[in-house]
Amino acid sequence: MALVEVRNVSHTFVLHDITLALEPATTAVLAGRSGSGKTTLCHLIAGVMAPTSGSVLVHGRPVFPAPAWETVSLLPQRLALEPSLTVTENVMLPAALRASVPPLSLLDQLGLTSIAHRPAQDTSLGEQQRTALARALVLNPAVAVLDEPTAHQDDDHVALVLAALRAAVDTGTLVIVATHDQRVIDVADTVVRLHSGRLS
Ligand SMILES: Nc1ncnc2c1ncn2[C@@H]1O[C@H](COP(=O)(O)OP(=O)(O)OP(=O)(O)O)[C@@H](O)[C@H]1O
Repeated sequence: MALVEVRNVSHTFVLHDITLALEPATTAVLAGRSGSGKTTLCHLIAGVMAPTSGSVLVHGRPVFPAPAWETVSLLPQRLALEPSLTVTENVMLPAALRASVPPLSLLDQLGLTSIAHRPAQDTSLGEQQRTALARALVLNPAVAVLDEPTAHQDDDHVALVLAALRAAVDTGTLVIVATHDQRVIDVADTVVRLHSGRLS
């Protein structure tokens, strides 16, 4: 049984009869032009929405409503950070352990160490995106669903993001990335192409 199974999924007028099976410890890219349905598919795989028809299973069980962060985490396109909390506190929100600290290696890996104690609202958009990525990876989830994780990064920081994704895959995480960034597509194990809400 695959870790993530998308079976004959359709959603409103956006997605049409999508079927996929994705394995642990791999990187899968959802590629496609703007408006092709990548974000919608991310939300269905993360279990924050239910499909209109068909099913999305993780570990063989329906993923909606969203399971624990250790099972499926999400980096949403709009980040959804808590602006007044520090970078560290945002990263630790899934663990509800604000007094604790995230693994230094994760902050270091994503170039966040020097701003760890600054409120997220006083950091750059690229830094906020890497904070939201660290939050998605902090509990070492079975599945991490990442919507455009390199959208606000320069080349050097894309390299940091890709290294963090590789490290997560090495620990067994299935990393699912919605992107049209060729630098991410080039390192994927699986590339799923969407065109007008259909697999192409
Ligand atoms: N709530 C909604 N109601 C109706 N249509 C929607 C809704 N949300 C998204 N859409 C439409 O569904 C299509 C797919 O949107 P989606 O955000 O999934 O695309 P995307 O591939 O992630 O695009 P982008 O790369 O620009 O983020 C678009 O045409 C969008 O306008």
